[in-house]
Amino acid sequence: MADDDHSELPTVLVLRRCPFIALLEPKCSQKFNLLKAWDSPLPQDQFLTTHARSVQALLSSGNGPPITAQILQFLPSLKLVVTNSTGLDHVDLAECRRRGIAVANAAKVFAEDVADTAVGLFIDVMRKVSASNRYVRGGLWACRGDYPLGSKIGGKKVGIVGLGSIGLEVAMRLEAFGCSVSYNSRSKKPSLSYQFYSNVCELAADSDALIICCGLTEETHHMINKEVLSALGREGVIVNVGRGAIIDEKEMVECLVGGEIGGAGLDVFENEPNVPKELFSLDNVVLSPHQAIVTHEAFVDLGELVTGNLEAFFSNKPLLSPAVIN
Ligand SMILES: O=CC(=O)O
Repeated sequence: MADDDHSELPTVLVLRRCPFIALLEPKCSQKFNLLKAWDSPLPQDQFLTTHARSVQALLSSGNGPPITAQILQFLPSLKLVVTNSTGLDHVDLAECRRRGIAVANAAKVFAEDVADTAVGLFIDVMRKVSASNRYVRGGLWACRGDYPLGSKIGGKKVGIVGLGSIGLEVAMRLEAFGCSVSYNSRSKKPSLSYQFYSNVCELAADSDALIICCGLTEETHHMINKEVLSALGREGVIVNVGRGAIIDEKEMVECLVGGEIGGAGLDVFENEPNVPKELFSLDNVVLSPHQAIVTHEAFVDLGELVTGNLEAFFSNKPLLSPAVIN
């Protein structure tokens, strides 16, 4: 077989080239024949009808096109969706279950890096790191010298929303900074000593900061609403490394502009890559382009996990990181 002839390799469909897929491509294309929808001049529906009817495995991306029931309809032979994200909100899981399509995700590969970013955003907002950077670069130090006070990290009460693998890593880091940690999640974790709040509004009322680490589901969509933001209060800081739509973004922007909450560190947004323009001029807001997962090391591990899942599937072995089992 010639070096570039991949026709003997198992076929894996990829719908759109996006930066995260591009990072995985060199590793995956050594082992699989990647059927790239973007390489075809045909519109996607026609491409799927023409080329993808026999496809059994699909590689999807958290920031790529959603895997809807409509897309799945074009893929009658599909048996596996592997996504390069931990979040699964872009995959119609109910339809996958109905069709007996297994789903594998990035599991814990990004947990430490996302937690680092969450704590970094929290410290940045509290200690005004990005704002200081702008202040110095803007020449204001020499001409004004009136830099405002920041807030101490140690001793702060931090509420973590979603104590899964990311939330736990955040909690461990914050403990080392001397913060007191509480949490809200679907259920109390009896093995942990952090205080549990079944009501996210009560958690917000009793916290100096909320760090959102949960996944986006029907239950968590706009869970952080006006009531929760008001409970967090004028000094309260919100950090989001989960998904944008967990917070009612319009309400959050109004609260930030109106000084009803103290600040925000945001890696995710409701309508990425669009970020509400009102946030650009606020020094108490730190913005990040959904990059919490993007480290060289995590993508090396992700490459292993994605190819491992696909290899397991094609050799009838158990998936390495099943999120839905068929
Ligand atoms: O946002 C990134 C992920 O879900 O892994």
